[in-house]
Amino acid sequence: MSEFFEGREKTLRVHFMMPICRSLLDLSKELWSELLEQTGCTIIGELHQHQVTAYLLSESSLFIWRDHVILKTCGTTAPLRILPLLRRQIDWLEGVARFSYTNGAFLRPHLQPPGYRSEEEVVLQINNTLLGFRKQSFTEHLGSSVLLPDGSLEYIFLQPNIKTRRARPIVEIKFSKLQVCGKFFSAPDVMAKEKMFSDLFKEPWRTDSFHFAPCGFSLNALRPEINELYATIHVTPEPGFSYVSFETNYLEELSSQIKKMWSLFCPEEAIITFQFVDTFPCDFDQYDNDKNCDNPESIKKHFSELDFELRHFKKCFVENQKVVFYSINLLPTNIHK
Ligand SMILES: C[S@@+](CC[C@H](N)C(=O)[O-])C[C@H]1O[C@@H](n2cnc3c(N)ncnc32)[C@H](O)[C@@H]1O
Repeated sequence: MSEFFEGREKTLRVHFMMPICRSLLDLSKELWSELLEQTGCTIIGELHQHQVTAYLLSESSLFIWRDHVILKTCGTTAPLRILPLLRRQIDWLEGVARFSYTNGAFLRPHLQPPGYRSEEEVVLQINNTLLGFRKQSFTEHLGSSVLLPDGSLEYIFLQPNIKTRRARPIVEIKFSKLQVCGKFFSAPDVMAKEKMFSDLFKEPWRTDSFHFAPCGFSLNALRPEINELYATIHVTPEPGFSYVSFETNYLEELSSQIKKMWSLFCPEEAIITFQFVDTFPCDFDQYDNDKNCDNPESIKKHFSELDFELRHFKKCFVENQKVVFYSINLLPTNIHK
């Protein structure tokens, strides 16, 4: 078997408080490279639009908007290190308005760096990280963690009394135990591999992708018509620890994308998670005619053509604020219909 690689990610999402005249997009690629190096990643690709930059990393992705970032890293990286470094480098960052961090359900947690191996270590690290910011009083919010059905832990911290922009719902799809790993290894048919993925992101999506040797694939995608929209996909195809993650805030094509991904990867296990942070219930209205987000049946309706069976449904409020998760395990047998 190939040397073990931890595909399951750590994901950091941070909305900063900062003067309106400032933008994280003005920070140079060199600075981001320096900061990322400390977390264990290098930049291997980039995609720019007017209000968003997407860096493809040796270990996953970094998306940057004016006042927020999403950093998704896999392997044995240490993404939380980026926050105190940013704090030190950029004197106009006033604080953190909204912070969430997911520690993946690692297959081999003991291989992770210190601070990422257990719930206790992660909570301690987040606490130290956030206390580095001025005007913060997050301490009382520690412990707002959500255990997702795949075993990953999501920590959410919202700064009380700070209004942040409403965000679109985020969807994450995680596939594991892929039944068709071979076709994702290096092979002469790179064009065929490119096509597999380009079918997932037709125009107007703009994409930036990378094939690792001898295997592994990463892709970032942006849509020019709305700067907020993004998608990212990462593939670890090695048998024994195969894993695919897909994340987007563009739900309009989701059922067809899930279908295509299913036929590409044939996973034995799949989980889909919807994250609504300060979107509940307004932004969901466009996806839900009867405006009933509390009901798993109403979520299922949006993906009715997939005909999946709901095995698990979890809705959580964090600190009585507007954070809602829906986690759904998909059953492979039904999706092939
Ligand atoms: C594409 S990356 C991203 C993994 C991702 N988090 C996922 O969802 O699977 C990991 C894959 O690339 C492969 N790979 C090859 N060279 C690599 C490198 N220098 N850094 C990271 N991954 C590499 C790994 O073995 C693995 O199959």
